[in-house]
Parts: sequence; structure tokens; C-alpha cells
Amino acid sequence: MPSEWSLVMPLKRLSLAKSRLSAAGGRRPGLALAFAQDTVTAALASSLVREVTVVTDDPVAGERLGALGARIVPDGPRNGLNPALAYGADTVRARLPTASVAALHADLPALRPSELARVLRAARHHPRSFLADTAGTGTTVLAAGPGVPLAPAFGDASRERHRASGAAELELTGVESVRRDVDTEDDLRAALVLGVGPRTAAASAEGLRRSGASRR
Ligand SMILES: Nc1nc2c(ncn2[C@@H]2O[C@H](COP(=O)(O)OP(=O)(O)OP(=O)(O)O)[C@@H](O)[C@H]2O)c(=O)[nH]1
Ligand SMILES: C=C(OP(=O)(O)O)C(=O)O
Repeated sequence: MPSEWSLVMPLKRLSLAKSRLSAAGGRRPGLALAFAQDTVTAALASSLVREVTVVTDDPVAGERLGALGARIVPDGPRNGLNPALAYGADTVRARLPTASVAALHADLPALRPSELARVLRAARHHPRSFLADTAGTGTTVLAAGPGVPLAPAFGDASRERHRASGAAELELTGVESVRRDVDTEDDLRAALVLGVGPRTAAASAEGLRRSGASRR
């Protein structure tokens, strides 16, 4: 089966990322990096993924994710998530004009390659489509076929906004790892139950060890 999708993954500077994981304190940048590393690794292992472009201005994340095989581009517009995604998609299509492009969040540490392949296979049947997050209000994947503008509308209530923009909702079961984005401590606990990648597992275990030590 051809590896036809070019993914675009936005990533904030690590010092600013995942602010809702406030209980993690100083571990927050390390966790945000671990989520992104596990997400990139799983995405690149997915059978329908040709390449992953990470849009980030973070030098450490750029180096680490580049070492995993991601293509790194700076956040040219520096104007928030949607301009970063549109810019990343433009850089893909400047090289590969007929590419199918999908935006994927960098905070999916439980991502399974086979589940992502199912989502991308379903997305083939629509010019533009999306997958809702576990919470049911957001979006974790927005996909656009050849020649179709990505037109990202992530942010508050993005499920509804992507639907209103004419994108088809992918109503799949059994793709929980692709829906499970991690914003809060509760989200992280739920991702750990699903099973996270090795870097998130290590970063989370280190946090538990430290908080156990501080309770003694
Ligand atoms: N390049 C880039 N990526 C962004 C920007 N804003 C958000 N992202 C990324 O977009 C994805 C979804 O964003 P959020 O889930 O809101 O993540 P976040 O902004 O780190 O989390 P909070 O601080 O809790 O809002 C994550 O992978 C973020 O790192 C931005 O301005 N530029
Ligand atoms: C930006 C979004 O996600 P989050 O819930 O991670 O902020 C979104 O779902 O559009």
C-alpha cells in the first residue's frame, strides 16, 4: 500500500507547551517533548505516512524530532496554531504539489500506527475530513486530499467548526489512540491506561518517582 500522506505536526516552544499540565511543574517541557517524540515515532511507523513535517521554533524539539526522521520547519507566521499548520502544509505542497496532507497534533503519546492508518485510509474517501478528539469537542486529525486546501480551524470547539466548514467527520470506532490528546493530568492518566510510547512512559515514571519521594 503506498505511503501517501504527508503529515503536518505543530509544536509550540517546549517552555510554553502544555500549560494545562500545571501539576507537572518543571517536568512540563520534558513531557511535552516526550509526547511529541512518541507521536512522531508512531506516525512515521504508520503504513500510509510518507513523511512528517514538524512546525516548531523550539531548537531542542527540532533537533530531537529531526533525529527521529521528521522534517523540521520553523513557525514562519508566528501567529498561533492555525497559521502554523497552513504554513506547514504550504511547505509540503511547494515540494509535492499533489500531496495529501493531514494535520496531526503532537500530543498523542498513545498513538498506534495501525489506528492512524485506519483513519488515513478512511480520509481517502473525502476531499477534506477530520477526526474528533476523545472529549468530543476538539479535533486531532484534519485531512485534505490532493489539491484541497487544509483550511485548519483548530482551537475551541474545533469539531463543530471543522464540520461547519464542510469537512466530513470520520465516524470510526477503535481508533481511540488517535483521539486521545493529552492536555491535563486526567488526560495523561487515560493515555497511560491506553498504553503510551517509551519516552512518555519514562518521563511519566520519573515524575511519579519524584512525587513519591516528595511525599516521604
Ligand atoms: N508551531 C506551533 N504549534 C502550536 C501553536 N499553538 C499550539 N501548537 C501546537 O498545537 C497542538 C495543539 O495545541 P494544544 O493542545 O492547545 O497544546 P498546547 O498549546 O501546548 O497546550 P495548552 O498550553 O494547554 O493550551 C500542540 O501540538 C501544540 O504544541 C503555535 O502557535 N505554533
Ligand atoms: C486545539 C485543539 O485541541 P486542544 O484540546 O488540545 O486544545 C483542538 O481540538 O482544536
